[in-house]
Amino acid sequence: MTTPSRRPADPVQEWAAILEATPPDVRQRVAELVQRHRAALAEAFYAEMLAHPQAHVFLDAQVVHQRLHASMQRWLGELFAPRQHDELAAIVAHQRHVGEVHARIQLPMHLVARGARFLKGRLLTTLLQEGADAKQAERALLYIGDLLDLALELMAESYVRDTQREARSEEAFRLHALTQNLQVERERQRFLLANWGQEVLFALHRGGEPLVLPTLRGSEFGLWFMHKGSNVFEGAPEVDLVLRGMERVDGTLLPQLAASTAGDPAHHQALLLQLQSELDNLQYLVQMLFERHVELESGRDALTRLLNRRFLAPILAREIHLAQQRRIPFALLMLDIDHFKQVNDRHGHDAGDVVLQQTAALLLNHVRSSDFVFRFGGEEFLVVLVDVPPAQAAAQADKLRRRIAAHRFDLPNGVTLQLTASIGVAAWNGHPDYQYLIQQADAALYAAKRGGRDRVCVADDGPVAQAAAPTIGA
Ligand SMILES: Nc1nc2c(ncn2[C@@H]2O[C@H](COP(=O)(O)OP(=O)(O)OP(=O)(O)O)[C@@H](O)[C@H]2O)c(=O)[nH]1
Repeated sequence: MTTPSRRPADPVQEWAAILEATPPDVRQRVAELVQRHRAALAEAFYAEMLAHPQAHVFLDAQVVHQRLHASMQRWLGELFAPRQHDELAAIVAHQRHVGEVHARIQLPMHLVARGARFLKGRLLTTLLQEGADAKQAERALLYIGDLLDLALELMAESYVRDTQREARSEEAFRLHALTQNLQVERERQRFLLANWGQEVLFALHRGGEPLVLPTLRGSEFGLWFMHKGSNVFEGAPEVDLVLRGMERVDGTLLPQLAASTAGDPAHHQALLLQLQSELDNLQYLVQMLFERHVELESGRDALTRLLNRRFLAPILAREIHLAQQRRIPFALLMLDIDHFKQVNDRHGHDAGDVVLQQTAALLLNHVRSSDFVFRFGGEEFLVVLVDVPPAQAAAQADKLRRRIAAHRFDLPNGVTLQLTASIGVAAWNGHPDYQYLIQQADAALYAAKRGGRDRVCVADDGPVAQAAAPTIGA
């Protein structure tokens, strides 16, 4: 490789080092070559990818033709175009963004690596065909290899980070479905924790040689916390505190207690009090965890009880998977209450909250139980209509709009209000990235607002190539 052996850690510096290590005429030649052949390279790249049985699942010939082809050409052009140092940070950020897109569409990383390998080979062949001498071809190949490898490294970095995050969300979703009622779970775990405390006391009382005390980690509570609780509440500061508390109890306190039974009774008593205090502390932490996270972490919005954004990614990824595999269409509706700010301003924040709650109830009552209703944020709602053809999605959106317009919102101050909502509709159109579909629905909502509100607009499924993130192999 042309990069120095002691590589700087900053990818911008690494990018710059690759450029500096390559003679300008070689860079220029590669830039021109890529510019001239990028359409053919993209063509060959996707022909190769579509022939691959695994890639086939992620790529649809029509989507490739309509969108990805242009994205790939742009990406290639940008990668090898002559660059100033101050442009490199943006290029690095862009490669990371591509990795995030790959993670969202769950494109396996080995396919991306395969795509890059294919491109390297193609570029070398083209270079030789164009009459580059062996020495020049060697320099150019090193340069191409280094840049593609670095781009791939950056993509892989964000891919892994995002995939892990999504996997955690999916797992939490699964646990959510498993545990269902966190209130009940909370009582159960508090009971199990207290129960373990009793078991320790019984074991101390029973005695025995050697004295074996049940560990907290091996208790039913401990097992639940390690395998489920810490996952469900991931990110909360209490999780670490509980884990450290468990370690203290099992690692230090229990052995001290076991050793103290035959020793100084006052010392033994002090250790028992310490155990009680650790237990109280753990009970408190568990209570806090459930209280603080019962709403958010269970995936429900506290005010409306609708789904919050937490499960948006796994739910949309699953719908896209179903649409790709079984051709089951779905659509997104982005709904926003019109002039909602005025409700807050004229009738108070509590009245605004009530309007949001009543809107949520209206939506839930007028979609099928298989559809998903999210509070997307503020006064914006996102509805996922499953198994629905595009025309029906727009009709369904209009039905919801009419329901809201006909509703009388009863406010806490006794006032009855009539309100309207605007809705943007985006039917799934083959794009593997759900963020793209959300953007489409959002743009349609914006059009509905601009068009005068109290209306439904359907996303204009025009050329997506400009909007979509350039992806390699996706
Ligand atoms: N009561 C209440 N208000 C909220 C909540 N979340 C966001 N808001 C308010 O929602 C309002 C949104 O106002 P804007 O984005 O200006 O939109 P709008 O007044 O609905 O106007 P258009 O969308 O353009 O029709 C802001 O005043 C927010 O403070 C909430 O949970 N409760």
